[in-house]
Amino acid sequence: MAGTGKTHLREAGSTLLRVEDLQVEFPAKGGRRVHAVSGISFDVAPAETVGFVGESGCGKSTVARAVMHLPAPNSGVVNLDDTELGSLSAKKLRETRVAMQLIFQDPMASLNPRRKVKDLVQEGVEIWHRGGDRRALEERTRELLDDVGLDSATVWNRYPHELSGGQCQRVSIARALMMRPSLLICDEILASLDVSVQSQMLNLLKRTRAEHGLAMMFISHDLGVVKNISDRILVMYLGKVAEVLEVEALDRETVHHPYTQLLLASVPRVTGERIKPSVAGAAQDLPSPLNPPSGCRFRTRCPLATDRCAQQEPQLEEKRPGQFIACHHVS
Ligand SMILES: Nc1ncnc2c1ncn2[C@@H]1O[C@H](COP(=O)(O)OP(=O)(O)OP(=O)(O)O)[C@@H](O)[C@H]1O
Repeated sequence: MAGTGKTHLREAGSTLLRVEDLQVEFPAKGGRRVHAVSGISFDVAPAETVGFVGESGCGKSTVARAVMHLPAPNSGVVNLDDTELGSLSAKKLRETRVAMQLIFQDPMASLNPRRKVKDLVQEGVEIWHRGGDRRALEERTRELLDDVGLDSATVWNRYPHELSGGQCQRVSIARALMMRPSLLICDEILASLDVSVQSQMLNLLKRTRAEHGLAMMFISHDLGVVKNISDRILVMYLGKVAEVLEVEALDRETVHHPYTQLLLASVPRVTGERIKPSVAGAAQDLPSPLNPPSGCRFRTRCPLATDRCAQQEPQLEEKRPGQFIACHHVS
């Protein structure tokens, strides 16, 4: 099936977050530029979870930070709930950003080691809503700690170093929920946890998003994990989107982008391990984002690559309903 001419972006009014043509570059030695994110567009509907998957260095965390304007992208539009972040004053941006809460991979590093759990969970609210009702704040803190599976009475006065990695990650989630966000951005938040704790956290996230009506961007290098929690998935390769698909498409006998095939072939595997090159010709490392390949960025590792792939960049086209693939060779 040739492209239908439809894009993978949905109608503007139906989405919570709409990101268009996001570009992020970093300065590098000798006046060169790292092309970390090169023209990525996507949207997230209210209460939808969109997974972002791709190997280390493909730009997932950069997308997360650019969405939050931490810092602002080099170019592109980030529109949250009909507000374009790029048009806001610094003060208004800080206020608007509260609706998006970002949770990082390393919970120990992202929690202030000198603050007790109760203070860590409350501090965001204290900054934004000074002079609020102290008792109500404490009650909500206890409620959220219990909600994320911690015994609030036990952890109340503990410091991060007195908790396990999984418990710290639960504190990070409670802390984010305290701000009543509409979008939770989870950046590799399971990567440092044991496999058994990972599955508890996935269940917690699913329950939490249902109870709080949250939309989520869920970022991971592990397609198995992303598949478990997402409604739709963006497969990223070297700063670009290779494929967008509804999660059910992963269980159908269907053709994917060759890079998605590579990811599928490497599931399941030990978390944190580098992707095993299971597609012929894919055994090389990710090319440098300082000097990405011309045309299709995946061509240097792709078993299907031809001259056309070097000359012409493939665009995301709807190959099957709800499945958009950027590849000259997938029909
Ligand atoms: N502040 C920075 N300065 C220079 N280069 C950067 C910076 N941040 C990220 N990069 C580069 O941008 C590219 C994308 O990095 P990013 O961290 O977004 O990838 P990722 O997919 O999230 O990988 P990981 O899972 O390892 O974090 C990488 O080549 C990285 O080295």
